[in-house]
Amino acid sequence: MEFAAFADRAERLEAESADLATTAGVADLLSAADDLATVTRFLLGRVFPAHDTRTLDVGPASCHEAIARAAGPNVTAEDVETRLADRGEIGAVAAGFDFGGQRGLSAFAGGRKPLTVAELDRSLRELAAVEGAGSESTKVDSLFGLFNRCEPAEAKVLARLVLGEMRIGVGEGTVRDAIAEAFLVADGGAGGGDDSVNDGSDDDSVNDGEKNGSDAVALVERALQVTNDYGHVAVLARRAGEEGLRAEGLEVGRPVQAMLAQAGTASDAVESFGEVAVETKFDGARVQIHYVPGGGCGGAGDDGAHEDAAFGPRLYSRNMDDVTDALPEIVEFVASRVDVPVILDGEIVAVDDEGSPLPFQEVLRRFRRKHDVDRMRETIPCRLHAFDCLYADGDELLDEPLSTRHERLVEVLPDAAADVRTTTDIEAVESIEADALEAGHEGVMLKDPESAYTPGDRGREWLKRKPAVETLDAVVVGAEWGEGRRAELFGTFLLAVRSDETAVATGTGPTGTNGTNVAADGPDGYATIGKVATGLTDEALADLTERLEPHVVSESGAELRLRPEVVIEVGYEEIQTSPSYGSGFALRFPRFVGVREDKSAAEADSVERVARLAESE
Ligand SMILES: Nc1ncnc2c1ncn2[C@@H]1O[C@H](COP(=O)(O)OP(=O)(O)OP(=O)(O)O)[C@@H](O)[C@H]1O
Repeated sequence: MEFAAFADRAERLEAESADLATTAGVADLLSAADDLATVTRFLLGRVFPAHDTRTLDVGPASCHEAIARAAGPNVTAEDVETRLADRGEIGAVAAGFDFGGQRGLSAFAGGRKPLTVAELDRSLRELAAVEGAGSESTKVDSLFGLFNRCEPAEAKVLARLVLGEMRIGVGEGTVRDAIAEAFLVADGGAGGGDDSVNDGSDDDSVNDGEKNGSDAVALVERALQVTNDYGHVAVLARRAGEEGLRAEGLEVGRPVQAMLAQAGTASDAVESFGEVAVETKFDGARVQIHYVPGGGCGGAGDDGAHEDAAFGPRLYSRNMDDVTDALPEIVEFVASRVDVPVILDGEIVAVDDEGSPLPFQEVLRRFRRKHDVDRMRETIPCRLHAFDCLYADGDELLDEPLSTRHERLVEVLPDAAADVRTTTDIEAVESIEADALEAGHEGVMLKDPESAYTPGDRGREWLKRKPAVETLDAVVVGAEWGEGRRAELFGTFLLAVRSDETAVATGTGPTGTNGTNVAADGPDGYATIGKVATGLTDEALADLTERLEPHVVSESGAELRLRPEVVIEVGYEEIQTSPSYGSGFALRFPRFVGVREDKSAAEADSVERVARLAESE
């Protein structure tokens, strides 16, 4: 597919406001696409699937520089930034420049060669692989080359793609539904294992024997949760239909989304599960461990296809970032004890000299560290508590009951398997909780012993019970420079929570509740909720400034707009309804608690949760 055709489709989707028409438009694009995997990922602003730890690693500054160079000798990166402050969005800025000056040059070489989606994907993957000294300028050079070949509509999509923000109103849910609509809902032969790659001529509007739409969506959803790759799932749905999706399994080395919990009490648990599996709720950071031991024992299972090559333990955060190098003691621990291929789920906890748990913030000082790993290993030792086993020795365990998965966990790694106590007695649960708190843990998890492992799902099968007051995990979408001694650092942070298309968007007046004037509307998909400037030490401010600076989108006076990337935990006295922020709510006396390094913006709290919290006050 030519990139210009993709850009044209993207533009039409952006102009479409009705959800159903957007889904139909995406379904139509997918059924016509020859580069299906890439087109699907591009629609979501991705070059790599979520489980892939590679990134383009191109910051806004490099992107602006490349656009400026492609726009001609009279345009500087500052000009790009000025326009950005004005337009508020890089796609519109890129589309506004005329890259035609360069086209004159290429005319000598036989005219402008149109970019294809496949070629662009290849170039961006090559760019992602550039490392080491001088890599930044190499990346700017190759981006310059790409922008140079773009018409305005293409430049708009390219700029957004490079910065990972497509803003065409096509979210993950839309793509999921569109995959189902394009390849499953209508029969059209697509579901029958017809494996010839579609060349775009397939018109899928057949209806007989139509599959129930929601079943189809659920199948796609499940495959997405297991693979974390929209491109792969789209191709699978087209090639092998329902059967293919159903057969898609885990792969050791490819992280899956973590199963999540809801808040609940002991009586909730006893009432819904009868027998309750009670585990300690460890106060640390979630980790998923993938390991295929060497020495020829890799393919012991009956389905050796998943695990041909041995590799050392790999550790993934809840965002599926690879955190292996930061936690060498956990890698050594797993490698020395596990002797079959596994996927394990657990929590990494920082401990003191006596082995007692330290607060959650301590483990985060270890979690993503690239430097001084050995020194920090001595200062803040970490320990693994494994609580689930998704795969062991060739057996996929997602659909097995928790009790069976736990047995397998104890078999493969007895030294780190969390204890489980099963009871039907509310008082027994409460006494286990008191013991856990006494030992310095966060609380208890109450699980249904019969439940399957549902990746990415925040269902009622796992309930968390902890006494601590509620906090919010909010995304930082704006900041203001500090004053006086702190003039070099960001001082006030504009917070937002996730909103979907239907979320409230009341007053977005330019003046916040505390009288300063960071614009109160958030980026697409996020609604503002307040500002925090309290609870921050100099060290925390310096840390936040360093983390947030690469995400500055525009700056005007002392105010900055930020891409929604960094999640922080905030405490508050109360949630009030308020017309001052996009969410319709404001936090009273917000206070910074810490950075949630383990969460991506997509995992921040939602307007819905805020509304529930406000109601329960
Ligand atoms: N035994 C355990 N079983 C499952 N999760 C556990 C356990 N011990 C600690 N945890 C942690 O508790 C979390 C469960 O709560 P939830 O899924 O709501 O995540 P969260 O939003 O990070 O919540 P919280 O801030 O309460 O940890 C898990 O993500 C995991 O990190």
